[in-house]
Amino acid sequence: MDELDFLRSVLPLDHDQSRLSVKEGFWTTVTFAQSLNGCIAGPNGTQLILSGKQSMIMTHWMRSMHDAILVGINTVLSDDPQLNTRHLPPREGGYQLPLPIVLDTHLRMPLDCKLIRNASSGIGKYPLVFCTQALQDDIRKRTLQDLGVKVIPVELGSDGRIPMSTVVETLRQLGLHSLMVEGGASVLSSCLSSARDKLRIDRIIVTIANCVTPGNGTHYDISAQMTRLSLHTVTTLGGDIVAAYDLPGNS
Ligand SMILES: NC(=O)C1=CN([C@@H]2O[C@H](COP(=O)(O)OP(=O)(O)OC[C@H]3O[C@@H](n4cnc5c(N)ncnc54)[C@H](OP(=O)(O)O)[C@@H]3O)[C@@H](O)[C@H]2O)C=CC1
Ligand SMILES: Nc1nc(O)c(N)c(N[C@@H]2O[C@H](COP(=O)(O)O)[C@@H](O)[C@H]2O)n1
Repeated sequence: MDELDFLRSVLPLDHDQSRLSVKEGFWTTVTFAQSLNGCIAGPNGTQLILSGKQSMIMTHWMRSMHDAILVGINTVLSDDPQLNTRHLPPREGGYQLPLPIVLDTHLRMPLDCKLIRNASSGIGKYPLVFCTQALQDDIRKRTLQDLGVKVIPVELGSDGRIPMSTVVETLRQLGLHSLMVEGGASVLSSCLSSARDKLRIDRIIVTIANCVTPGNGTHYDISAQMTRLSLHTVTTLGGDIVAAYDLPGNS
C-alpha cells in the first residue's frame, strides 16, 4: 500500500480521489506523528522530524485533501510551520492548499511568521486566527488584519480555551467542509479529551515513526478515562507504521 492507497482507504474522497467529499456535513481528521516512546516533539517543544520521507509525503497528500488545517499558537511559535504541500510531486495547476487555522487567544502570532510571509508572497493562504472576544478592539488585531490575516474573536470556553465547537461552526458558516487538526500537544489533548461531547472526530491518523527520542520530550495527555479506539486500517510507509482509528460510537 502506498501513501495514496492508504488515504483512499481511510478518508471519504471524491470521484477523482483528490479531495474529501462531504457536501452536507463536516469531517474532522486528527493527525500527528510520534516517536516509539510517545513523543511528538523534543524537550520544551523543540521540533523533531519524526516522519520518514514516505509518511511525510502521506501527510502532505492529506493536507491537499482537507479544506482547513489547524494548529495551536505554540506550534507556530516553536516550529514556524508552513502547513503547505511542498513535498508533493509538481503538477500542472498545483494543489489546493488547506486554509491555515491558528488557535491564538492573545494574538501572539509573530507578524513575520512563514504563514503570513508565504501568503503575502502569493504562495499560501492567509491564516484565519481565533482569539478571545476581549481583543475585539485591540490594536494587535488590527495590525494582523492589515497584513491580511483574518481574525475571529470568540467567547472562550469554561476552560479558558477557544472552543473547538465554535471553530467547527465558524468553518461551516464559511462554507468549509473538512478540517485536519495537526497539533500540537495541547490541541491534541483538548480535542481528544473533549471528543465525545464537543468535537466530533471522524478519523485519527497516527504516524508511529521508527525512532526513539531522548530527554523529557513533549507528549499529549488526556483528562478523560481511558478510551479504546477501533483500528480502521494500518500499513507501513518506509520504516514507519501509519494507522487510522475511529472513536467508539462514531457510525
Ligand atoms: N509531531 C507532530 O505531529 C506535531 C508536533 N507538534 C509539536 O507540538 C509542540 C507544541 O505543542 P504545545 O506546546 O502543546 O502547543 P500547541 O501547538 O498545542 O498550542 C497550544 C496553545 O494553543 C492555544 N489554544 C487556544 N485554544 C486552545 C484549545 N482549545 N486547545 C488547546 N490549545 C488552545 C493556547 O495558547 P493561548 O492561551 O495563548 O491561546 C495553548 O497554550 C511543538 O513543539 C510542535 O513541534 C505540533 C504539531 C504536530
Ligand atoms: N507528520 C508530521 N511529522 C513530523 O515529523 C512532524 N514534525 C510534524 N509536525 C507538524 O508539521 C508542521 C510543520 O509543517 P511544515 O513542514 O512547516 O509544513 C509542524 O509545525 C507540526 O504541525 N508532522
